[in-house]
Amino acid sequence: MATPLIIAQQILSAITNSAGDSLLSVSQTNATTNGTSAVSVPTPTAMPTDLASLLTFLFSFSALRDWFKLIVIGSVFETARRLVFHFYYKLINSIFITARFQEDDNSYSWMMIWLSKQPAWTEARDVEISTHSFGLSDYEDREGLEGEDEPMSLASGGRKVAFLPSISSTYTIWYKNRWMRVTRTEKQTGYYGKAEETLEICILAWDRRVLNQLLLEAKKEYMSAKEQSISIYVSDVSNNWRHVASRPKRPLHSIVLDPGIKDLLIDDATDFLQSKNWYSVRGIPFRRGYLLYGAPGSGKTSIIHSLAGELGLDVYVISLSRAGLDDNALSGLISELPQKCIALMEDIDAAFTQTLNRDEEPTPPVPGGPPAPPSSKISLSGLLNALDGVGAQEGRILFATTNKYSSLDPALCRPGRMDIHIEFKLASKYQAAELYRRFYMPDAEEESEKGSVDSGYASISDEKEKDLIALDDTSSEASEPSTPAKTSPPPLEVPVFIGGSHRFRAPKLSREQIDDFATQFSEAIPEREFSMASLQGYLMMYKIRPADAAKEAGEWVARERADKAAKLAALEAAESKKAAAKQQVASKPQEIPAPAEVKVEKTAESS
Ligand SMILES: Nc1ncnc2c1ncn2[C@@H]1O[C@H](COP(=O)(O)OP(=O)(O)OP(=O)(O)O)[C@@H](O)[C@H]1O
Repeated sequence: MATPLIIAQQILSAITNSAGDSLLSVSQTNATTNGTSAVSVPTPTAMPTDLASLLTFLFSFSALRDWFKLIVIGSVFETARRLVFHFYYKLINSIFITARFQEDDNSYSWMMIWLSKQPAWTEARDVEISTHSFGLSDYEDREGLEGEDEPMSLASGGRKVAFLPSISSTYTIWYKNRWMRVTRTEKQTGYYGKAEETLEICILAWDRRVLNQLLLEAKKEYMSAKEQSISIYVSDVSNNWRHVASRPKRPLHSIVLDPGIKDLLIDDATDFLQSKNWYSVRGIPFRRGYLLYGAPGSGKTSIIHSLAGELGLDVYVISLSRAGLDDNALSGLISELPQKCIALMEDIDAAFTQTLNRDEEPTPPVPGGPPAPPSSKISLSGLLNALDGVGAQEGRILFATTNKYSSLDPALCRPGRMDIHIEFKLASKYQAAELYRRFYMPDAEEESEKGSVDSGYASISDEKEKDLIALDDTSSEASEPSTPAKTSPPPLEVPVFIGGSHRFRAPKLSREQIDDFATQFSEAIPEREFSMASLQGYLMMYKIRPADAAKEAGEWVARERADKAAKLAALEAAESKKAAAKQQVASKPQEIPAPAEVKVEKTAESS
């Protein structure tokens, strides 16, 4: 700061002097011209007019000279520094390959899974211990992390832990005899204080194909692990898709529907996924919608998850009643869906608190009654636009489920939005028998190994098993209260778990026996009266007692009916009580409050 001031001062004084000298010179010239004697005066410094003399003029100031020297020296140093870095990075780039992976990208998960499997981490002294699944349900089964003396076996909740690179640490490992540096960093994004991670991998190699090989290897490993599961995504508060869980694939045969329904769904969806060209040639939007409606607990959600596994698609759950979701956010979310996926809208009717039918008037809240529930910010037109508006994603399969089919607006159900409507009814006798068969069917591999038939539960000691089989053979008559297998079911009103432990096996049954029991069971179950979920719940109570399950089904049906009738009667009584109270209020003459007596006091002024 001082240098420019000194320079300015010097220049100013030079200019002032030069101006004074010029004036003096002019007056002296005049004096000479007028005949007065000439006085010898020093030659005045004139202001430079060309560039060279200007520079010479400026360099005559010592501070400016120093300042200039400083600039030159600084520039030389800075240029040298930049050159060094430039060549350093050039050299590094030519011998190292650097790749960065952002946390919100799938490739980050591939690499983290790959890294967790590297033996180097088991020897590293500064590691992060993580139970993160990175979108894999069977991540727990990673190789190389087993062993009783390994800390991973201490993992809670059944999920094993992994060694991963710590944040802000740098590691060196070897990949295919090449030196590799791994750095994991975290950066605050400022969005709800969220930190985003970046993984940087630097490989010492000339050939870029090494990176491709590494990526392929990591992706293959990840995908092969993922084949066994489906990923579930939901939208977060900032309306971005977030991976929340991975579920093992549910085999299609485990879901028992009326004949033809499963085939229809799987054939149609498979055909759709293979028909992109067909759709584009005809100018038809490449989207397919399925509306599954009907009784609760009839398998709507289960079949969707099973189909996702069968088709190898991830499930994106759109929760229409989520707080903070409005029309814009919904259309943004739908347009962000990946090319091939299943978008799932469960209980589509519940998104609109009052009605989803445009012809129906919304019910006004009862005065004095409970306040109306907070309504969703999603409007019907917003939903319709999101489903097939300009921003709607191509290639997606939409599944919507509802228990109130009749309350849906026809515009929502029309082809193009919901192309196929399938009703899921309460269990038929056929479904009951099939459910029984599947329930007590042995695991395929166990059956082929042993040539025997059992329920497939994990084994217990042979002696215990023999006991149980012997007990079951004598059926339930000669019950021994000490063994779980012989405990007679307590009355259902008492919420007691009577299914027996998963450690116990069901008795070995031949196929014929299972078929006979299945027929007996289905005969006891009335047609279309109970949901598949409730039948499954019943069988769960008898999971090691197939014979009892078949035999006691009739009693269970009678109990359930009595229970339902009692509940219905209680409900009706409550309803009639409410109606009577309402009538009483309506018939009561409304008392109009008498106007308050107003006393007017005459004041002295008014009178
Ligand atoms: N058809 C079926 N075959 C086998 N299991 C079934 C079937 N239907 C229901 N279940 C069992 O019942 C439970 C509930 O089923 P699910 O959630 O699929 O029913 P849902 O129709 O979607 O019910 P809701 O309408 O209440 O959401 C699951 O554990 C499932 O295994």
